[in-house]
Amino acid sequence: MNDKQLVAEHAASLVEDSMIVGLGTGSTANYFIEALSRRQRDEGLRITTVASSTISAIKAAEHGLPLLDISQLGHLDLYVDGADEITPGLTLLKGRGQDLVMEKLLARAAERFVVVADKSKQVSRIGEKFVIPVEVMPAAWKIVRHALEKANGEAELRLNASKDNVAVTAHGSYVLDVRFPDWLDDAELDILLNNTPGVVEHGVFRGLASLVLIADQGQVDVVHA
Ligand SMILES: O=C[C@H](O)[C@H](O)[C@H](O)COP(=O)(O)O
Repeated sequence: MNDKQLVAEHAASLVEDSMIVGLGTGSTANYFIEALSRRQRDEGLRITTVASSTISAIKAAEHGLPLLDISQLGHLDLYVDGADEITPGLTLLKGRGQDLVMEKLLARAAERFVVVADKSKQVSRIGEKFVIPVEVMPAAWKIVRHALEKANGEAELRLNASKDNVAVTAHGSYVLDVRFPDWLDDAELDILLNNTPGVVEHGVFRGLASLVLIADQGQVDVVHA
């Protein structure tokens, strides 16, 4: 069992009968879907799930998990997802996979948000390893870029995989990949991005994680917020 599988198994063990469980997106979240499905099959665990992306919904359906559409839900008991970066204060960077609108909605709506990751995701500050994805209204992308540049950001419009068109997210947004100077901390970045008109959502997840499970060489470190 690799480290991502290990934290996914640990997260699946936190699920209780009758819970409404949010399914994240990415390789670690995929292991969680598999682990949850095994518990459903082997222990008769009764759960309802909601997916953060089309790809997670497909995976959940393939594994026989009962799925609801987000529009049918007012709250979740538990949301489990991976992250691209995790700071010592448990702020996360997410959204590499262009589903961050739904990911943040589910993380916010859940009673508990459990983050599953291996040690490679630990950083000292947000933006250390990755650019910060900022979903923007298509018509506003230049206005948002200008606003972020005035705040010392360097923003680049994301292109699709074949680089022949603009990348469009699941919610019809464009994405600006933004680098900020390292003296801007995650609280300042969160406030800036929350308060820039034209920004639909961004990849800084601050104050949302309840529990972070970090695996390192077969051991799981449990960090409470
Ligand atoms: O949009 C992508 C999500 O934020 C993922 O949770 C994140 O990229 C981590 O992915 P993985 O579990 O594959 O490392």
